[in-house]
Amino acid sequence: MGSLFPAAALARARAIGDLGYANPFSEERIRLERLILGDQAPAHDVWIMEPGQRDASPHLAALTRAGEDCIAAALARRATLTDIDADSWRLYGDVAMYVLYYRVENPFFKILIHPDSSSQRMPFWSGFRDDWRQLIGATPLADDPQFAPEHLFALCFQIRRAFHFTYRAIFGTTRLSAQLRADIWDSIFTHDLRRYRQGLFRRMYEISTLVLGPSGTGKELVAQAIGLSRYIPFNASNGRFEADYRHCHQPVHLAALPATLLESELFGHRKGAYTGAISDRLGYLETRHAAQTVFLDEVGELPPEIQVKLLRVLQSRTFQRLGDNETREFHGKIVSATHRDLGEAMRQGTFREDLYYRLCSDQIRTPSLAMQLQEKPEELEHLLQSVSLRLLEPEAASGLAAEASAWIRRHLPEHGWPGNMRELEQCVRSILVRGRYSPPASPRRTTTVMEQWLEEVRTGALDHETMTGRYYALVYAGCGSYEAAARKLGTDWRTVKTRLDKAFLDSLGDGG
Ligand SMILES: Nc1ncnc2c1ncn2[C@@H]1O[C@H](COP(=O)(O)OP(=O)(O)OP(=O)(O)O)[C@@H](O)[C@H]1O
Repeated sequence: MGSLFPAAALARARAIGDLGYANPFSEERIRLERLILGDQAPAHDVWIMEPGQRDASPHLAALTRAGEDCIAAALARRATLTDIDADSWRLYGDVAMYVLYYRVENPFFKILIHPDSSSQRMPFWSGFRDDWRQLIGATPLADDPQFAPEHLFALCFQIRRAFHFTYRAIFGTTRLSAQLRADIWDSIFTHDLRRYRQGLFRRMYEISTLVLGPSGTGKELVAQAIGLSRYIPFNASNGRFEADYRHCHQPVHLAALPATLLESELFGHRKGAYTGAISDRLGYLETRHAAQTVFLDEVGELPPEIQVKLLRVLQSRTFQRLGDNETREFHGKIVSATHRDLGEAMRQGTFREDLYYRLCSDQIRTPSLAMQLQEKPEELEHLLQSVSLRLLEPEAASGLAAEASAWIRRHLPEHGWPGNMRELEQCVRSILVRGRYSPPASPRRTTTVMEQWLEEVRTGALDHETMTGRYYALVYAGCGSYEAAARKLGTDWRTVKTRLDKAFLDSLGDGG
C-alpha cells in the first residue's frame, strides 16, 4: 500500500488538511499557519483585521499556494502508485476541500460585497464543478455524499459568509474579542467542522443559541453573524442557492413591541381573531426554511404567558396563529439575547426555568469594553480607529480617531465605559460634532434610580408635580445646563431651575 504523501511531506499535508477545519479565530489556527508557513508565519497571536483591510487571512496568498502545491504533488504521486491506503485518501480529501475553498473564496467574497447577485445563478458554479471533477471526481471520494460537489459548494459559501460577518462585525485585537469571534464560529459550525460537514449541518436549526452580556457589547451583532451564516443548500440543476442569505436573519425586538401586539407579531393571527385583526397575518415564527433564524432580542422581557407559548414552539416545533386551530410547524433556528441576569430572573420567578433550559444549549457571552481595556489598555486606539472608519473615509477617520484618543486620555482617563461599544461610538460622534463628550455622571447608579422611577411610573404611583420635577431633572442631567434643558422642554431656564427635583437629580449623579 502506498501513501499519496511521502513521509517528509506528511506533517505539512496534515497541517493543511487541518487548517480547513480549524476555527479561524482560534489559537489552533495560528499554530497551524506557523507550521505551514514557517518563516512567513504570523507574528501575532490573535488574527487582526487592520481597519480598512480586506477581510481575509493576511497570509491568504501563501496559504493558497501551499495547498495547491500539496495537492499537485499528491496527484503527481498518485500516477506512480498502484494501490493507495485509505488514510491517504482521507487526508487527500481534507486537502482537496481546502484547495477547492480557496478557488471560490474570492468569487463568494464578491457576492458579499455586491449582495444583489446572491439570489441569482452562480456563474462560477460550472468552474467549481470542473475543479471538483479534476480533484475529487476521479478518486474513491467521488461517491461519498459528504464530498458531493453541490454540498461542498454550499459549505464553501457558508464558510465565506461566516468569516465575513464575524470578522467584520466584531472589532478588536484582544484575546477576549478573538474568543468572541471564535465562539460565534463554534455556534455556526460546532467545534468539529468534519462532523458538521458529514451531516450535522442538517440539524443545526434544532440547537438554540443564547447570547448574554451587558448592554452595548454586540449581542445583536453576534446574532446577526450567526443568522447570516447558516447552511443554505445549493440547487445544482438551476445553479442557485435555495434561499437568499440576506433574508435568513429575522430580528424581533421584543422589548419594543407592546404587550398587546407581541403574541400576534410572533405567532401571527387569523382574520377576526381580535378587534383590529382585519386580515390573516403571518407571524415572525412562520418561517419557510430551516436556514432561517429568528432572533429574539431582550428575551428576558417576555411576559409569562408568551414564555409558555415559546416553550411549546421549542419543545414541539409547532405553534398556532392567534384565533386559529391549525397547527403549523416552525422551521428554523432561535437565537435569543438579553442583558438581564436570567439566573436572578428565575429566582424571582419572572423567567421560566423550563424555557431557560430550552434556550441555553449553546451560550455566548459578550465581554464588556472595560474588560477588554483591562486586558490591553492600548486597545482603545484600535477601537477608536475602527469606530471612526464606520463614520468617515480612511484619512479623515485616522484624524478623528487621534483627536478622540487625545481627548479621552486627557479628560476621561478613568472612565469605565458602562455603555460599552455603543457608548464609545456615541463618544466618537460627539467628539466629531462638538469636540467633546459628556458621559452620564454615574450610569450604574442612574440605572438603579431610573429603574425604580420607571417602576413608579408603570404602577401610576406618582403625582403630577413629582413626575414633572423628576423629568426636568433627567433632561437637565442629560443637557448639562438650564438653558439647554429649557430649549428641549419648550420652557424658560428659570422654570427648569425651580421645578426640577433636586433630590432626584442628586441621586442620579451621586455615584452611589
Ligand atoms: N464587539 C463589537 N465590535 C464592534 N462594534 C460593536 C461591538 N459591540 C457593540 N458594537 C456596536 O455597538 C452598538 C450596539 O451593539 P449591539 O446592539 O449589538 O449591542 P447589544 O449588546 O445588543 O446591546 P443591547 O443589550 O442594549 O441591545 C452597535 O452600533 C454595534 O455596532
